[in-house]
Amino acid sequence: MHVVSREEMRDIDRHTIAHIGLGGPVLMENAGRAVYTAIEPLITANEKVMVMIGKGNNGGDGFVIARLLLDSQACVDTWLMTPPECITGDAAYHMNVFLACGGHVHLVKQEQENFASQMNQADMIVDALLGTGIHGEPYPEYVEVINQINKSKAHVVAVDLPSGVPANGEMFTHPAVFADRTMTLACPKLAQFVQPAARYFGAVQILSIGIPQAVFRTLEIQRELRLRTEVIRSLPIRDPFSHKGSHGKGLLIAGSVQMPGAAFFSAKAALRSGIGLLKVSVPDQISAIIAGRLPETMFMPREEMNFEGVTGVAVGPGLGRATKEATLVRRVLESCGSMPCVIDADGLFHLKGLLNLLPKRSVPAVLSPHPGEMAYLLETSVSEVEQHRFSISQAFAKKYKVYLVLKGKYTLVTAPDGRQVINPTGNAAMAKGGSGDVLTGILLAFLLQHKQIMDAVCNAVYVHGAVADYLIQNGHSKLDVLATDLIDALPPVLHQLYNDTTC
Ligand SMILES: NC(=O)C1=CN([C@@H]2O[C@H](COP(=O)(O)OP(=O)(O)OC[C@H]3O[C@@H](n4cnc5c(N)ncnc54)[C@H](OP(=O)(O)O)[C@@H]3O)[C@@H](O)[C@H]2O)[C@H](O)CC1
Ligand SMILES: [K+]
Repeated sequence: MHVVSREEMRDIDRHTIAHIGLGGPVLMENAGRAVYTAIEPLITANEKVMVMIGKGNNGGDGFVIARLLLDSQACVDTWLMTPPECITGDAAYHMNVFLACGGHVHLVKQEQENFASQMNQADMIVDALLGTGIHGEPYPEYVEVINQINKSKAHVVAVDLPSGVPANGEMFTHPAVFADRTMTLACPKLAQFVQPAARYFGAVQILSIGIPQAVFRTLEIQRELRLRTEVIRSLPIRDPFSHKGSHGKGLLIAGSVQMPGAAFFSAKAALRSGIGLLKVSVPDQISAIIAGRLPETMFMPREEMNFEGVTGVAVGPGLGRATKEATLVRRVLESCGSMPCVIDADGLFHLKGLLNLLPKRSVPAVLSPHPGEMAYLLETSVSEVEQHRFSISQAFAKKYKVYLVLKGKYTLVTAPDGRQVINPTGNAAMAKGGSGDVLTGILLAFLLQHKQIMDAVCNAVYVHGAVADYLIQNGHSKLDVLATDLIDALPPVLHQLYNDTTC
């Protein structure tokens, strides 16, 4: 499923109309009908619905919704922000259809008292004030209505975008509708995945408005939301005649006296994610602790670290920040350029002075920073990274020829050619030390078992989030989940995904 910017959505729209021949009024009819079909089951008899209509095409969708509600004998009132004569184009077309069907409109400006009293009584408000076409802050009369919507007790359903939210997720401080649900039309917009915009959406439903796939193929949109079906399609299938050497011989360089747990989490997650053989390089002082808990791994003393027989490397979790550890990262970059490699946590700290080595690798490295680590690598602020996560990730991945995993509520994976995949799984339970180390292990294991690096990375991120979701649905709260719980939940989550693969 493609995720689009305001400009891309406009191009999709235009192309569908100009080159495919599906007219604007048809798309608007599809859009309004899709929203109506989704909300109709939520409305019980005698519940009062208000449809709020702005001047543009978002308002046009509102006219279709109002007409269909009217036809289904719902108790609906339709409120306009601008006089009918100011409404033009496809929106005017659907306003006229609505009026011809016996629809009646109220003008907010003319009936302010009645409007305020209806707001108090409404059970549902359909917000079709502003969609992708907003520029700047909502005009004062819109601000007033938005504030009233936000004060009301009604269930608020936003059409396409909560009104006031800029489609590309630009920073804003002005009022915007706090929706209970957002009915996204055709494609998710960037705003859904960026702060602060993302907080305004409520539950999101993505509705088809009949844009043909041919349009997406022609326009080559480079950004997608990872779907479970894609994970299932691309998970590695074990050859029945395979042996342990067929599933990767990984080397994990992790852990320190202060942070032995990080090595344990990454190693155990890699083992639970199917890696064939795993060597762990930890300082001597902690090898006994790790060995006692991970009898399935082999140990390589730090001083004797070498890459013989190794087919993939992960470096960084709990490594420590002393200069001698920087040498480890340099050695990985220089000696393992032709095998998959994951760099995370303290590995990223040391990478800062070694970035120029990344583009020289024949197999691109996988970097998995959280926004703080990304900000450190780029010498910028965390808020700058959060605000521009799509463009910053793309520029970095292209410049350094890496697969970049920018962690967050919606972890973003960017390939060296700029393709981007947004991960939908995971929850706030993962906001705890050790979660990232688990991902490093899954990444290493998946890189050694998938044919395509992008599939390996996206599937690892998806599964990592899915285990947290599984725990929340099975006896855990968002407070109590530990890194070890994430690892323990890998078997049921992978079991389910593989069950779905075969059916
Ligand atoms: N995506 C699709 O394929 C389809 C989308 N549809 C819907 O159409 C909107 C986008 O419609 P558009 O007309 O481009 O934009 P909006 O309706 O969001 O708003 C444009 C009008 O709002 C006025 N405006 C602009 N900025 C502000 C502001 N800050 N405050 C108040 N009003 C503002 C603007 O008027 P101006 O005269 O001020 O320029 C416009 O009139 C999309 O989101 C979908 O809901 C269609 O259904 C078809 C398919
Ligand atoms: K809206």
